[in-house]
Amino acid sequence: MKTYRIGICGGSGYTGIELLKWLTRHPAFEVVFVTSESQAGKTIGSCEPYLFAYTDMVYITLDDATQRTDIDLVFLALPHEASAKVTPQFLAAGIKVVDLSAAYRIKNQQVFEKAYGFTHPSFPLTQEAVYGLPELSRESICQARLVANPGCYPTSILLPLIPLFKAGLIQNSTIIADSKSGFSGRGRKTDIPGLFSEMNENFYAYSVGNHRHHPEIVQELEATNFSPVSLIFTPHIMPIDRGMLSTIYVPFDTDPTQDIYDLWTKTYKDSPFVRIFRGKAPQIKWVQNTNEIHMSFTYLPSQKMGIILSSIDNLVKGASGQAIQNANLMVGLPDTLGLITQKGV
Ligand SMILES: NC(=O)C1=CN([C@@H]2O[C@H](COP(=O)(O)OP(=O)(O)OC[C@H]3O[C@@H](n4cnc5c(N)ncnc54)[C@H](OP(=O)(O)O)[C@@H]3O)[C@@H](O)[C@H]2O)C=CC1
Ligand SMILES: CC(=O)N[C@@H](CCC(=O)OP(=O)(O)O)C(=O)O
Repeated sequence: MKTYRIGICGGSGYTGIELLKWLTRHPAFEVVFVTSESQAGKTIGSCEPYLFAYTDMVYITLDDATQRTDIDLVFLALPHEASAKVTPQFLAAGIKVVDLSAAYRIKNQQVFEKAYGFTHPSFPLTQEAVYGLPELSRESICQARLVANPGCYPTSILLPLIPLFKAGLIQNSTIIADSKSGFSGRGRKTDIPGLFSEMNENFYAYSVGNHRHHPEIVQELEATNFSPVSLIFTPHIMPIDRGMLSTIYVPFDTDPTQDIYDLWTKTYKDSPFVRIFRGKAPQIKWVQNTNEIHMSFTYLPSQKMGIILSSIDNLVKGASGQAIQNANLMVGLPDTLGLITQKGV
């Protein structure tokens, strides 16, 4: 099998470390450099002793990484602004880019800059970036040189909803997505809300009514049926390391259960990471450390309300696992490579 040379920018953060862990099992990807500004010059072994495959590799700076032309593909596990700055340099060197940040997800510049609070230095590239949900956009990802890896909350909400929008099953109703994330979703930063005594045995909502993933989710839903979508999205944070559960309320006048299960089954018949449950509610423990999304549907006839549940691991299907799926497709490999065994798990 041909080997592809890979760079990782932001390899000292949670999603970068998750990439490193999964890539030790990947038969066709060889990591040739990893960046960290705070650890530059140190070995990965001295900072993360459990990453045995990279013990002697020395972290380099992002500036040095942008001078490298000896790689086929780079993963950017960086803050949004840093990704937006370096992406044009990698692309100009003929290197494919999978960006885990939100820098190229939102197609409207004003909407992006309002949500992210900085002036985008390379916004025109957003128009060519492919929004990377491999189960739904396989063909365009295969052709892409820049993939915007979706956010974790959007992944958990879009994969169950898009097939229903595409089929015209949902029209003109307000959808409520109530989502809960593990603490690693905040990144590996030290601040007061991240202290053990602040987060342990705590549970709270944040960015109520104005979370930056709202425009991302609405954009992708509207792209499926070309009409306005009304969404209320409330994220919460739980005192667990990793995992995410979204509870999505959708009004339906009549019971759509059979149609929804038929649509999901048809849409995802060739997608081994999508697992559909009937009569059982997905749990976070079932998906932790996997690249799977679990989903279920329940209809409440008295209230004329449907409840979709979906669970993912925010660091895997919500970030690094999905990024590896995208990278596989971009270089012409099966998206499951390095993420699934012959027995399907
Ligand atoms: N955590 C999650 O669940 C998810 C995160 N994402 C997105 O993925 C990206 C990475 O997230 P995550 O791994 O959680 O973040 P972390 O904060 O854990 O890691 C950030 C990484 O970027 C590096 N970095 C920080 N600032 C700069 C800078 N100015 N220039 C160069 N490198 C820098 C850090 O290295 P150092 O400090 O050593 O320089 C570190 O390696 C973000 O854009 C995030 O929004 C997407 C989906 C889910
Ligand atoms: C719990 C938590 O803080 N989560 C992060 C989202 C993580 C994610 O998906 O990030 P990107 O859009 O940056 O890729 C947040 O709410 O900002």
